Amino acid sequence: MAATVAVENLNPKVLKCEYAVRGEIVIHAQRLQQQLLTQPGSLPFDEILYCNIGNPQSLGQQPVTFFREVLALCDHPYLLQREEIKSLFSADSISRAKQILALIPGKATGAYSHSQGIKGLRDAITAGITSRDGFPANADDIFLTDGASPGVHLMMQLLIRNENDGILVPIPQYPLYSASIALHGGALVPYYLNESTGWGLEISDVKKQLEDARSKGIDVRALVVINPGNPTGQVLAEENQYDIVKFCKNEGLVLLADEVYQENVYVDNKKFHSFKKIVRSLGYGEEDLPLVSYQSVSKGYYGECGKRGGYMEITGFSAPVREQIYKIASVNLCSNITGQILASLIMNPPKAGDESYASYKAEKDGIIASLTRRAKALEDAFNKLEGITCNEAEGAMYLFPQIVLPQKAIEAANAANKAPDAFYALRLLESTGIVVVPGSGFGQVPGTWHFRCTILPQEEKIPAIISRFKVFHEAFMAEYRD
Ligand SMILES: Cc1ncc(COP(=O)(O)O)c(CN[C@@H]2CONC2=O)c1O
Repeated sequence: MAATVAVENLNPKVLKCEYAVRGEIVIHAQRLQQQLLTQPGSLPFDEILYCNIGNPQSLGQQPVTFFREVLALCDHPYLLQREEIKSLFSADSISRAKQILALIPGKATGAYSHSQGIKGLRDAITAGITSRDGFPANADDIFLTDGASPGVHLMMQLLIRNENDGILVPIPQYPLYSASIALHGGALVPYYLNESTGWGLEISDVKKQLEDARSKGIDVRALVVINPGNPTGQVLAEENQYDIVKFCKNEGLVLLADEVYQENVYVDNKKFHSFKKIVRSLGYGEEDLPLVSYQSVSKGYYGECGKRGGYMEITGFSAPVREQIYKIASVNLCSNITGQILASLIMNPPKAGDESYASYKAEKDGIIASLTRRAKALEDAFNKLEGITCNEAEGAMYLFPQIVLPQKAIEAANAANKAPDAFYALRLLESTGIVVVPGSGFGQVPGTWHFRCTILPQEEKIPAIISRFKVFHEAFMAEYRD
């Protein structure tokens, strides 16, 4: 009997789900990459430059030595018995590996752990949170996850009962949120970030969207904030964060604080403040506001996307609700142990006086300084191009320039049945090999067009990217000038 599975009879929530970061432009880029291999010289460029995804190590960024030394020793504890490791590993990575293994039952890094993750590693993470915020954290509030993504899905699964349950999401947003809300059958309630004020969040706008959704019978459950922002790169002003917390408390909303870029701040006039710190600074306790804070090993200066580590810190939920969260986490048994160890390391890196501190700090500062330079170089280059305006990347890993396209280009896009920014991104790819993500994949004010470009290609490649981009853009605008 022929297979009865067809697109027509799949879960409609899956069909509704979109994830542009690895969408049509990237799929086309992969086809062109294959063509470069099989037919060298057949395209007007000799390599594909993936500026679509925040994946630093795929573009040459080196992992932090201390973290990798500890992971290697934890993964093969036999090494710790060999004298020769003292000539290969730093004394503090050896001692840290021994400390971590002692926290793992039976030192078995191949065993399932507690559903929330290894208790000793959660203790280390809470020590790091306490040191970062100046307010205590509790290991029982930590759920270690395979990157932040599963933690986001878990909360959407917990909160969304049906299509009348809404989640307030910033527009532009990282499409994990729109995809997860669609997969769980909820309603995305948009609130627009203000591009003219550097992607600021106006509480009055959020309130208007909330009231509008409620007037349509939507039960708005939570508010998502991404700080620093993806794709927009803004770092929220501390005052704005106080307003957001008070708003969520007054409106009875769960605050979902996506803070995976907390170590990616490039400007001196902004500083990362966790929403946990803001909530506690307002004197709010466990009874006042349900808050979920997300962290990941994928970003920062570590960029360990493939290790799939991260956590969500849940506070302000009742014991019966926490039991439900624990139950859902238990269905997946546990997150991977390497990711758990790495999550504890990024929250407790070498300190002054440790043998590895100087080399660790040099690596960390070097990466952040380079990201800062790359962000500025690309931002300045985009702002010199006709019809393009680009806000400063205060943080995160992206630039999100707005492009004003000639009417003829918009008509050509419509004729090709593509969004204008997708049409532009496809032409950019076919002319230069540069892969960006159209703004329509993140959401934008209707009638405006953007694209997202990462700041991640290695520094020596940035001038070539800029010059290739400039040549393409000038030719494109000339071709379609009204
Ligand atoms: C804001 C935000 N939250 C969560 C995640 C999920 O990360 P992990 O599951 O790896 O922890 C990402 C990944 N950033 C995507 C991936 O690369 N480019 C992006 O825009 C992100 O940008």
